[in-house]
Amino acid sequence: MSANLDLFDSPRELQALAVPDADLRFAHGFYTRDEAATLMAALLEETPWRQERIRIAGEMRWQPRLTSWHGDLGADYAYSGIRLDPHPWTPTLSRMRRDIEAATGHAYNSVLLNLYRDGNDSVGWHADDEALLGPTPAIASLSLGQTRLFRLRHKRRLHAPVDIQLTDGSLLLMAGSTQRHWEHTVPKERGERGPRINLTFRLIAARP
Ligand SMILES: O=C(O)CCC(=O)C(=O)O
Ligand SMILES: [Fe+2]
Repeated sequence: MSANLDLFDSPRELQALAVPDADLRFAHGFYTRDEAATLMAALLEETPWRQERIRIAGEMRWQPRLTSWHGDLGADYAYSGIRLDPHPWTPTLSRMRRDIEAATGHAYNSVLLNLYRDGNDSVGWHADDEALLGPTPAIASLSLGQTRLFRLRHKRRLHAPVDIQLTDGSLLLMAGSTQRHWEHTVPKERGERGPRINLTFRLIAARP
């Protein structure tokens, strides 16, 4: 899907992807290679990475990636049966939030970091459709390091899967009804794969 997009004139600009029942925008070079390398090194070093145990189909398993949850106080979040209390914003994460809020026109009060150590790390099929995100959440997904495949599939309609290569420094905005109609995954990949960090910036509603 993304392979032949002719975006190379304005790598920082978000460009709409023509996918039905979704609002997807992609900038393949939101950060330059140098900026991305600096951010990746800082995040690898500064983040309190953890491997969580989650319940999948009734069984407790180790998540196949490392995570860290950061956010404003009060932005607490439950995810696949894990309750996550957010760590505070670091200067690195605050700077990224500012950049991404300015580019996307949405506000975020939390960010989930995922570290895919190699091709064996992955995230299974899901939609980010928790009630606390509201019916039409804007989720901004920033990728650093190893390019990995991000695959979307429609929940109901017969539609070919949509594949996007999430390159180093790229930004994918998922908004509108995307989470209502589509699921996504980052599958395991064979062969030599280096580390990748993905950050999804989200706006969590206050608990009533
Ligand atoms: O790593 C990615 O690109 C996606 C991560 C994801 O879907 C999530 O954290 O909800
Ligand atoms: Fe997700």
